Amino acid sequence: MAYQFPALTSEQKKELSEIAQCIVASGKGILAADESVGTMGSRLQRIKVENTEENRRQFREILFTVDDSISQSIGGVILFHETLYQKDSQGRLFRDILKEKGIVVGIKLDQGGAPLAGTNKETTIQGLDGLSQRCAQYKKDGANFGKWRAVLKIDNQCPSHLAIQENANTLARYASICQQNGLVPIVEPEVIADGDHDMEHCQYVTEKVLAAVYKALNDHHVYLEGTLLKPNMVTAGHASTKKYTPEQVAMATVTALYRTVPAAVPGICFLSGGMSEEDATLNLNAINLCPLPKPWKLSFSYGRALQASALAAWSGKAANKKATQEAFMKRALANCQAAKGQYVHTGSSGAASTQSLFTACYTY
Ligand SMILES: O=P(O)(O)OC[C@@]1(O)O[C@H](CO)[C@@H](O)[C@@H]1O
Repeated sequence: MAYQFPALTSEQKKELSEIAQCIVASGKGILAADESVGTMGSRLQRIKVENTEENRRQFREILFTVDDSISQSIGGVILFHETLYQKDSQGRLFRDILKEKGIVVGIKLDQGGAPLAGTNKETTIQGLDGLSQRCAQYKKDGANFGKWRAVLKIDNQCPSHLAIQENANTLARYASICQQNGLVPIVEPEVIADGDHDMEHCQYVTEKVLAAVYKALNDHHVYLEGTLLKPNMVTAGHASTKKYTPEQVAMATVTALYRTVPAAVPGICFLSGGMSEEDATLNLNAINLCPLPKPWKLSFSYGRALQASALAAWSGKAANKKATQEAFMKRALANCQAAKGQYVHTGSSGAASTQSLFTACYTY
């Protein structure tokens, strides 16, 4: 046994657990603004805006320069490499603007999928080579947490034992490297919503995946108090004909988490996975009201479900800045309330907020 060789000092542990707790302090969640250049391209294409570095910068400037009260709802923002080094029109680095608001800066660390030969088109995620050096540099450049998204799918023979084990081990290795460099790892094993499976099937798979992830994190001596989990909610597949209420989704989701995620994990921040903005908020609210034990903060780390209305309001025009910021603030506040189980749907959501944001085989 390796207990004589502690992975982290008590000072390192303290720093990591303080960062994690700060991100998910009461009602706070994460804005996932870490879309890669390609993913941002498909978002911009929908609003007929060209995918240039300047257009990506302009949209993010509008989000990050929103009123300071945003820090009541957003505890962390995940950035893509390019964005970490971008500035607003006055020449201030985005990361400094976020820090001044009391928001923790995070960085996407995974580098895309690679096929697992001999499986039904399953993948593992690349990016471990040189990861320690990248983490050390990002820490110097102001990042305090990282993100790594692994993708598991429900299909014929999927997820396979190999895909579950390989992705769990890779996530654990990434988490260990992050912690060695002072970054809180967001561990994201996403069971994607592609398919016509029912919610029970998704729950079964989600439990298997999470159990493997926590076994691997333990094997790699990862300090759980200094991590955050970013899972899918347990829902039916996008093509399923069965419909479930937010309360049913909440019960299945919290049951899966309660069976597999240790209480030492400070926060679970769900991804939105193509749900509409409103569904993502209603489900999160129901999760926080679910009458099961919930030893962790249950919050959000939404990409699409925090930005879809804002993107539609912006449409690439500087004149729409105010409307864009209002749309973003509205979703952030709604999710802040949902993270406390206090969201009340008023029926006044705009059209964009109830539109499905699903994309088949979502890759980055
Ligand atoms: O599912 P959502 O909430 O839109 O995005 C979740 C997410 O993990 O997936 C994207 C790709 O890595 C990121 O932009 C984001 O962090």
